[in-house]
Amino acid sequence: LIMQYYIVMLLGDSAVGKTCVLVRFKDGAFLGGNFIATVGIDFRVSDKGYRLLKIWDTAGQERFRSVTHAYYRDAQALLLLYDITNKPSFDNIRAWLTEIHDYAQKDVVIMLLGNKSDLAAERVVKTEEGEKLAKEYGVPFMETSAKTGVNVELAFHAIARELKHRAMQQPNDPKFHIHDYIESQKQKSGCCVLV
Ligand SMILES: Nc1nc2c(ncn2[C@@H]2O[C@H](COP(=O)(O)OP(=O)(O)OP(=O)(O)O)[C@@H](O)[C@H]2O)c(=O)[nH]1
Repeated sequence: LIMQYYIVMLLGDSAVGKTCVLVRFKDGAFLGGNFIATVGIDFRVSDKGYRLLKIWDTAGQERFRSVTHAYYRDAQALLLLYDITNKPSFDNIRAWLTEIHDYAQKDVVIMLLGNKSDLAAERVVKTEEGEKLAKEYGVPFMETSAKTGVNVELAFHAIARELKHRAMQQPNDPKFHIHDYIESQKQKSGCCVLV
């Protein structure tokens, strides 16, 4: 039996919540308190599900970009995050997608996540804006909260299913539609949805 790892990378501006999303997925907890920026790249392994996901948490800060670029081509999937309370982090998504185009594998699975959906009062990026941008680039989208856990597990789950289907698909198997899967599973963000 060959143990196959899938490498998933978390990308996006500094402080959008990449480390917190990963900790929520891995440990089911919220990393509150002081913000500690990731330096370079951090590796974690999750044994959830049928295949192992190796998750690489990257630093959002500009000064670490040249370090993280070197790892893009090894990733099978990329979770690209912005913060719904931070407009520049959303505006930078186009630049991130350009970097992905330049450095990642051509068939990499990309998912766009609007994080911090629990902060409704501070929201500056509408859900529809995220949906529109994702549609333009043909990538699946959902809003997440590392604090409440909304859609965090689903994001990794959908990625894992997509990668599994790609690896194991036989010619006559029904195709896996990641967009439809997410639409059918995702929870609307809001005050009272706690997972
Ligand atoms: N309310 C709320 N706060 C969050 C959420 N996710 C992250 N935060 C907070 O946002 C700050 C930044 O989170 P990190 O996960 O460290 O951000 P990062 O994207 O990993 O940052 P870099 O390592 O610099 O790239 C921390 O203070 C977190 O507690 C969320 O879903 N909701």
